[in-house]
Amino acid sequence: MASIQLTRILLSCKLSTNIALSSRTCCSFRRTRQLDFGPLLKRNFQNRKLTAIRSEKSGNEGSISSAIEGEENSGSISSPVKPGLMLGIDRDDSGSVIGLNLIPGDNEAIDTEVVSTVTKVKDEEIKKEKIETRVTYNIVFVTAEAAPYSKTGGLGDVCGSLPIELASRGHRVMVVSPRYLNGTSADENFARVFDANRRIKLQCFGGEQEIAFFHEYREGVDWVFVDHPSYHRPGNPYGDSHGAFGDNQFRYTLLCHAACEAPLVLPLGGYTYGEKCLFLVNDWHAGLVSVLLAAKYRPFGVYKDARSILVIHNLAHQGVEPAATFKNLGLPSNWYGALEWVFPTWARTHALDTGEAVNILKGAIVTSDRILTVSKGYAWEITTVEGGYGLNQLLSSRRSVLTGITNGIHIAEWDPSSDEHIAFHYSAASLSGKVQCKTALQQELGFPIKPDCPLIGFIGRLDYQKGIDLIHWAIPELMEDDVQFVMLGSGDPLYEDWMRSAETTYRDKFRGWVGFSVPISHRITAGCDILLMPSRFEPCGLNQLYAMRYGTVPVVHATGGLRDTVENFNPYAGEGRGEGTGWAFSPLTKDCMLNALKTAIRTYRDHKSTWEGLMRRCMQKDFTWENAAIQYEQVFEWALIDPPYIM
Ligand SMILES: Nc1ncnc2c1ncn2[C@@H]1O[C@H](COP(=O)(O)OP(=O)(O)O[C@H]2O[C@H](CO)[C@@H](O)[C@H](O)[C@H]2O)[C@@H](O)[C@H]1O
Repeated sequence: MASIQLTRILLSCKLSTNIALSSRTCCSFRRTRQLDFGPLLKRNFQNRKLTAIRSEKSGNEGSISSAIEGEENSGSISSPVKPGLMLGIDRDDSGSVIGLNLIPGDNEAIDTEVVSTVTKVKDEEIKKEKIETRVTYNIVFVTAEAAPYSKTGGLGDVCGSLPIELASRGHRVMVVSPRYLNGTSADENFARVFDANRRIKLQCFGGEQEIAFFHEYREGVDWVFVDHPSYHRPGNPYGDSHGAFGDNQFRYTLLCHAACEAPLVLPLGGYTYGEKCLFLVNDWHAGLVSVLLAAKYRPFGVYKDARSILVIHNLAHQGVEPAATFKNLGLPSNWYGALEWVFPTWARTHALDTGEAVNILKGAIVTSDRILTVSKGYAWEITTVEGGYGLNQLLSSRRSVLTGITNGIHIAEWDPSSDEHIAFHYSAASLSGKVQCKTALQQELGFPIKPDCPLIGFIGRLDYQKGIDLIHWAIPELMEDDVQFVMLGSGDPLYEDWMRSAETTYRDKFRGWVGFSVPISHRITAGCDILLMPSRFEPCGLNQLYAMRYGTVPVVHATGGLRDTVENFNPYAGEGRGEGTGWAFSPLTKDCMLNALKTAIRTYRDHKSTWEGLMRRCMQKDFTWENAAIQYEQVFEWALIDPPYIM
């Protein structure tokens, strides 16, 4: 509790510090990095903060914000304040003060509710200020997938919804992605996308490659699709039942070259985006964009005002191919070093293997102007040996431009009170529809209809990352209990087969839905009581955010974005009302996961009102994109303050 209070105080101090300064110096909130906090520190800021909170508690008429902001006002508060303790000062990379680490002098005076009220007031002021002072940009997302056109996982979700949020905030936003056609009903997703009548020739892979642009303007965003025969084939964007496509380097090299040309050649809505763009380069598939800007365009005076921001959704995939393929990428030969990658001796396949390769993600890390990843926790993890996948030293060397921003969710698409995929609707105020969703799901899955039986779900790619092996090993023990378990996923054929066979073994208790289905994923999210995510690593994770919005309590491995977003349940906090939104277990072992699951199950069974508290707290969490978009805008501003990358 004490640490929670401390954090909140720190947060609200940061906010109020920013406000106080911006109102005096006319600097915007998003420029805190450049502000000089020295004079502020000389004043007894801490005392003013505590005084403000106390004045609110004691029913003082003066407004909280004015008491904090105006030094003069602090004198008007009569109640004596026992001074607290300043433990330290938070500084950013440039040495500027960004927060004060305070311990309140009088615990009673620091009521969390009051503190959060103060924070809320400050938040609203920031929002107002943001609207007044906002700078808008031309933003170009480059991505291998964007929902609803294409989606295999979280990348599609993010690139399908963050652009819309940024557009709604006044930015001009284009998303460039391939026009995949696989001969199934999924092709319908492109039904409203039309030929933009612009064909261009790209220089790569030993010749000229002709591509066409397709376009749809929807929800304020220019959705631009690169068309080429290599994007038309059965399977998902990256592969089929035989594995990953062998020509993915070619397919995503085309995407990157085309994305660099799109702002220059496409007169969308009558005029082009032009050279002053911010490229959001998502994962390795788009990584070549940063390298092309630095190597192919800037040396010739093009895109000098543009910046590229690499967004890492998953460091495990880096786009590594043999060194000999470098010549195919359409880069000047003296840029080999930017992509050069040498495997350690132990990873080489034979005595003559020199381990030389090109690594596109590495090239993007070297040449991008800033680097973002999708949670603060993961931003740190990728700079460690354990989480850096060989790129930790390089990422550490770029720590000053590395930021973690937790993903948001598409709250209209994932809304239990209006979700088109679920049969019954509900909200935090009226939960009765949830149990109806549960029994509907039990019926759909062919389970015995038991409203009180804990129903546990898993949704995700069947991949090493997601910790499926742990579930596999834990299922026999878990199935001894009176529970039901449903898994939805596709990927590793080994686990697909196991899911099918487990269905036969545990006929009334286990369902393994092999495949990819958005409607089913919504119904599982709504119908389950518990969502399990034992991910080995998780840059952010979206399913736990969706689950919380649907009152489905997450049990997760405490890693990356899961640790950042799931607050461990503490039944004793809040005078017995409890605190937290789920269970975050560690270390990642079968027993530890089972313990957390069993505690969750016991709580569900034996402490109904506690469980309801958990559900409501989950549902009240704010994971809107707006929060994230404000932080993205801060990074955009930083990116444009610094000069672009030049070799
Ligand atoms: N079989 C299936 N049927 C239907 N829907 C399915 C499905 N399998 C997965 N999904 C959906 O795909 C999305 C998966 O998102 P995640 O963020 O959990 O994982 P992913 O690892 O793909 O994303 C990576 O990028 C995202 C975005 O930044 C990060 O959150 C994450 O940590 C990182 O690994 C969810 O919307 C989920 O419902």
